[in-house]
Amino acid sequence: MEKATMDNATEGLAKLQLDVETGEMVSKNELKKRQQKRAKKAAKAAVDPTPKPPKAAAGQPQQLQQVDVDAMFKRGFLSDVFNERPSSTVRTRFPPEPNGFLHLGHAKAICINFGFARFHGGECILRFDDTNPDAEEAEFFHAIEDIVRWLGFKPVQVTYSSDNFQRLYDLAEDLIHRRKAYVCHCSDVEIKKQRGGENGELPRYSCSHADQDAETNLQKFRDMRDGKYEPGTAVLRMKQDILGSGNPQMWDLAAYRVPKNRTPHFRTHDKWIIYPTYDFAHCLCDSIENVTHSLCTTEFITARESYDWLINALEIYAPMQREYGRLNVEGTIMSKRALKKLVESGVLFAAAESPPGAILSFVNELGVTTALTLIQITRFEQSVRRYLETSVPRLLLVLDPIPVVILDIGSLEGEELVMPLSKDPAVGSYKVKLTRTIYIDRSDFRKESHEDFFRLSPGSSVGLLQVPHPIKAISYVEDETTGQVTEITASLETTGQKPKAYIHWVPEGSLSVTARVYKPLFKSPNPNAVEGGFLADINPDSETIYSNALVNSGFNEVRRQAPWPKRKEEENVPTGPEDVRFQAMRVSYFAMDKDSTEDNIILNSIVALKEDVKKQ
Ligand SMILES: Nc1ncnc2c1ncn2[C@@H]1O[C@H](COP(=O)(O)OP(=O)(O)OP(=O)(O)O)[C@@H](O)[C@H]1O
Ligand SMILES: NC(=O)CC[C@H](N)C(=O)O
Repeated sequence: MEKATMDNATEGLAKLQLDVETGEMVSKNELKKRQQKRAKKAAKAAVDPTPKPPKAAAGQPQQLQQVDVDAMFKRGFLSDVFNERPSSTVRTRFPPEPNGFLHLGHAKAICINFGFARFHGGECILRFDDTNPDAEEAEFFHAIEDIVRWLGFKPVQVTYSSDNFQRLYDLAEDLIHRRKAYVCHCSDVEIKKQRGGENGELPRYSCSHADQDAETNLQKFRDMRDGKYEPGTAVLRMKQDILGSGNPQMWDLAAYRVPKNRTPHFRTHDKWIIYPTYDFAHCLCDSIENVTHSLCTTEFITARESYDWLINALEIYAPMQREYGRLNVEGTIMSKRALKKLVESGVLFAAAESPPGAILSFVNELGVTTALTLIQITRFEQSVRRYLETSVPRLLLVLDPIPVVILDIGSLEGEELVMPLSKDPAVGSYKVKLTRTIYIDRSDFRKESHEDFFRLSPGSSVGLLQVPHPIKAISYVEDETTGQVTEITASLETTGQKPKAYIHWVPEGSLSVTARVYKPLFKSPNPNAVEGGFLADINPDSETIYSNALVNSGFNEVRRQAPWPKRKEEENVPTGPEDVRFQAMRVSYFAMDKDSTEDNIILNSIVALKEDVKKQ
């Protein structure tokens, strides 16, 4: 019967395609017919018809474009950066401040820094830029390091700017000896005036402390270190070129300060009262750690001059800083601190479930230049969807099940059906037994039939994926108070035409799971611009929990064979429950939640099967 299963009455699952407008699985011919009909209708209705690209329909089998994850290092900006300073010992660093959770922008920075080193046979350091005890916390170290490893990169070393605090202090004294730094006691207002006022409209002038002799500066700097100055009363400034340079980064920047709050540093505790600034510490840490290419975003272009100035002034090893364009994704949050707030307020429950390989391909797809990349979150989702489409197996999962009793199932009861895991036969298959009671999704049944509804309703029939005959609804039972359908009875349609549409189903005895389906977290494309801040823009319906969802027994096979996707570039990635990923046909892509237990499997949706058409 296994072969006979695919008789004339139904189409094999592998041949069916998703109609994105109705969510039904239909034959290729049927889909074509529907699309032509819709195109005609649209052409008629449209005053200004915008032609759609003919292949726009998602759900069409798409070949996974094998993205060359090294493409961004082979040509363009990053290749130019290497050629400007070719090296057989490339050393880069990814230098996050440990003040929140990483986002897609950091994923780009990680891919660039770690990828650049890997591509050139070099190494990359993960450096926690922990020079501001007021803003930083130890809890983020692990979260940040995990993300780097999850993306498949191994830091050659994990360092902390604070490891170098003594070295940096000594270099500051050295700078004073070289008469290139002075201790200044001016107020912020005064310093601003020296720099030409609020808008730089006034003539700039030198600070009165700039001419202090080295001994005085040294004594004062040591007094700063020893706590003899109150916060805000003394700052070590670099003696750059406040009069001659047009670059504000050269206007005698601060090198060391006495922070207002005496927050103990989480690593050096109360050892230091003074802390180095970014402008002082970053380039020196790069130099101390023998970084060859210091890659950062374009906001730091003007800082390149002060970076080089300080290295030169101290006559130490000089790394090369170059700047690439930031990635901004609209419709999401791109700030570590804001993500921290979201997690604290309990709004952000699930970590991103997208596979790391999809993120790497996405960064590569966008490419790296010096220009800002501004995209919509939907573009990222599309990229993830494309990646998952051909790389994870397919199963049948019913979110909101209603039982359907097939009255005349007869000898088909207990029939073993072969369910392919993928369109690609090489991926394999699993078996399920057809039962007299099966479950379909509530949304696939209507109490009244309608000419545009091709799923189940009294008197009309529908195909069940991979079942030899369609079923026709005979009657249904509803709850008297709620009107909700509680059971449907149906019969097999053993003669007659192939059904117009196919729906998913699961047999009796399927695994009960909790499925969490996510929609966009924010209502607007720019949550930060909303009155009241991004927290006011949260979509209250962004999570729907189906606690009685049913998934068929193929899930066990998918779990056994995890990780999905199986990809080369993810070889270094540790595997966990979230590597159990699959496409629930007609529903969504899912990954298993790490909090799942044997008694309570939790599934989180990764991305919908298609873009939300209503959003356009
Ligand atoms: N949106 C982005 N696109 C590309 N690179 C980014 C982006 N955001 C941060 N980076 C880079 O990641 C590295 C570490 O970032 P750092 O922790 O200092 O981030 P940040 O700019 O303070 O981020 P946030 O504002 O989210 O806290 C830096 O080199 C930074 O340039
Ligand atoms: N040069 C850089 O990459 C900057 C990193 C640094 N942590 C920052 O504050 O943004």
